[in-house]
Amino acid sequence: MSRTRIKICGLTRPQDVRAAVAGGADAIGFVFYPPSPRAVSIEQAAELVALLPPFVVSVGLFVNPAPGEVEAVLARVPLQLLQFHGDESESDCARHGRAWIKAARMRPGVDLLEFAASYPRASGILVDAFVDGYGGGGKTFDWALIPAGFTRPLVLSGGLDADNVVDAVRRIRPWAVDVSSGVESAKGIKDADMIAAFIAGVRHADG
Ligand SMILES: O=C(O)c1ccccc1NCC(=O)[C@H](O)[C@H](O)COP(=O)(O)O
Repeated sequence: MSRTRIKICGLTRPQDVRAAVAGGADAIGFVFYPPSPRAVSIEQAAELVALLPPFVVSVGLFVNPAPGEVEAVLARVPLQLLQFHGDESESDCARHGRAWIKAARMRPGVDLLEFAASYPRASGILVDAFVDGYGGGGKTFDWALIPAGFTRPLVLSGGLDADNVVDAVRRIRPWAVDVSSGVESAKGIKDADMIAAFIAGVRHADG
């Protein structure tokens, strides 16, 4: 059984990037959505991404980006993976010459199979709670909304923390887990001990 990959999202400080990398994160997410308290500027992101060693994936997160917005970031920030967390179409996501994942904001009535089928070129599907502000809400959703036998690489997200991630991994066996609020002392301020506890939980669940 392959180990569950771990994405830590919404980093804004060098010390937090170092802590996430040291803790064993597989991917680090940077938010390019200005209304988010975790949003970073292009200059900030360039400095933070430069701290990443090989084999730690840099992820850029966008919500309904305006024309040219993604390209302006990519011109200065070497992002390896894009994450679209808004109402973007498949073509909106696929036009940037980078691998990308699409977030599904889960609530009763969402047909994840139908959703995923409308994003055939996505490298993976991230499932998150349906929260105000599109994401980063620190809320879980009903994991029973995830159909058994979902075959696309699934990134489980939404309200995860060290207390629930063991159960989440054991129940869902996602390709990856993603966390923001659950490893923070304040929005955008990560806590190294909380990161370590979260990652230890994932490793424990992987067995
Ligand atoms: O993190 C944000 O502030 C954010 C804002 C708008 C859209 C998406 C956002 N984050 C995307 C992520 O991938 C988060 O890690 C995900 O929503 C889970 O957040 P949390 O429930 O706080 O762990």
